[in-house]
Order: sequence, then C-alpha cells, then structure tokens
Amino acid sequence: MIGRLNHVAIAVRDLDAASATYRGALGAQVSEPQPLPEHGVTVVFINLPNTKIELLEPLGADSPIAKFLERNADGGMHHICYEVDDLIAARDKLKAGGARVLGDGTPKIGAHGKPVLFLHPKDFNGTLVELEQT
Ligand SMILES: CC[C@@H](C(=O)O)C(=O)SCCNC(=O)CCNC(=O)[C@H](O)C(C)(C)COP(=O)(O)OP(=O)(O)OC[C@H]1O[C@@H](n2cnc3c(N)ncnc32)[C@H](O)[C@@H]1OP(=O)(O)O
Ligand SMILES: [Co+2]
Repeated sequence: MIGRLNHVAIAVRDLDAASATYRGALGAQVSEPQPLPEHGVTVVFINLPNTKIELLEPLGADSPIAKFLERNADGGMHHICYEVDDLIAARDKLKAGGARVLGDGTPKIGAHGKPVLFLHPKDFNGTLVELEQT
C-alpha cells in the first residue's frame, strides 16, 4: 500500500538556526520558511536527491509538536511520511485493521497542497506516520 518516502520530519526549537546548520555544515539547499497555522507549525523543506527533510518549528499556542519538544529539548525525528495512491482507501484499511488514525480521520491539506493523515506512533513501532496522497 505505501509507496515512496516523501519526507522525514525533524522538530526543532529554532528554525533559522536549524536551517543554517543544514545550509552551512551540510551544504543543503533550504527553502524559505512556510507558516502553516492550520497545522500549528512553520516548515522548511530540504530537497535531497531521493527524498526531502522537513524541519518543523512550533507555531501558535496549540502546536502538535510542543509536547514533543518539551520531551526532546534538542529536537529530534518527529515523523516519517509515505505516499499512498488512495488515501481514503488506505485510511479505511488501516482503521479496519485496528490502527489509530489521528484527529477525526478527515484528511487535511498538507505542506505540498495534497491531502494528508497521521497514524498513532504507538501503532507503528514508536514512529509517527504521515500518509500523503500522491
Ligand atoms: C507541515 C504540514 C504537514 C506536512 O504536510 O508534512 C506536517 O507534517 S504537520 C506535523 C505536525 N502535525 C502532527 O504531528 C499531527 C499529528 N500529531 C498528533 O496528533 C500528536 O502530536 C500526537 C502524535 C497524537 C502526540 O500527541 P501529544 O499530545 O504530543 O503527545 P502524547 O503525550 O499524547 O503522546 C502519547 C505517546 O506517544 C508518544 N509520541 C508522541 N509524539 C510522538 C512522535 N512524534 N514520535 C514518536 N512517539 C511520539 C509520546 O511519547 C507518548 O508516549 P508515552 O510517553 O510512552 O505514553
Ligand atoms: Co510532514
């Protein structure tokens, strides 16, 4: 069911500092920051030859990454995003198998303008999974 790895997301406290590290030490091309209030984060993307890195900074009082950063003061790997051809079919199959789809199960539009859903980390080996419609 899952297809390509779309991105690996890293939660950070300071997006400018993290962007500078990727740009400077790692020689990466880093996009401009993109605030996404509906997701409670500001993101930058780093395009690699085979996938993307998504750096996430909390935005607003109810950011879903706030608690994660309280627990991980230096930041850390927050989620992994796989592409699926049919997000609704994938959601329904996962729910039928007992996996927890986060929120009310209605896809939101993600950073790439495509529908996304999240799956509970406790159901996937301690890793928060994002699914993005191709
Ligand atoms: C930019 C837009 C979009 C894109 O297009 O790419 C994005 O990526 S948006 C990214 C941010 N959005 C989200 O993360 C939405 C989904 N997340 C959530 O609904 C919540 O963050 C969560 C996963 C349900 C966690 O909720 P929270 O309240 O922060 O934590 P809990 O205390 O309830 O945690 C329960 C349990 O799970 C462990 N946990 C939490 N987050 C993670 C994580 N990222 N990776 C692995 N494990 C995680 C947490 O440690 C708790 O474990 P125990 O302590 O053992 O109970
Ligand atoms: Co993401």
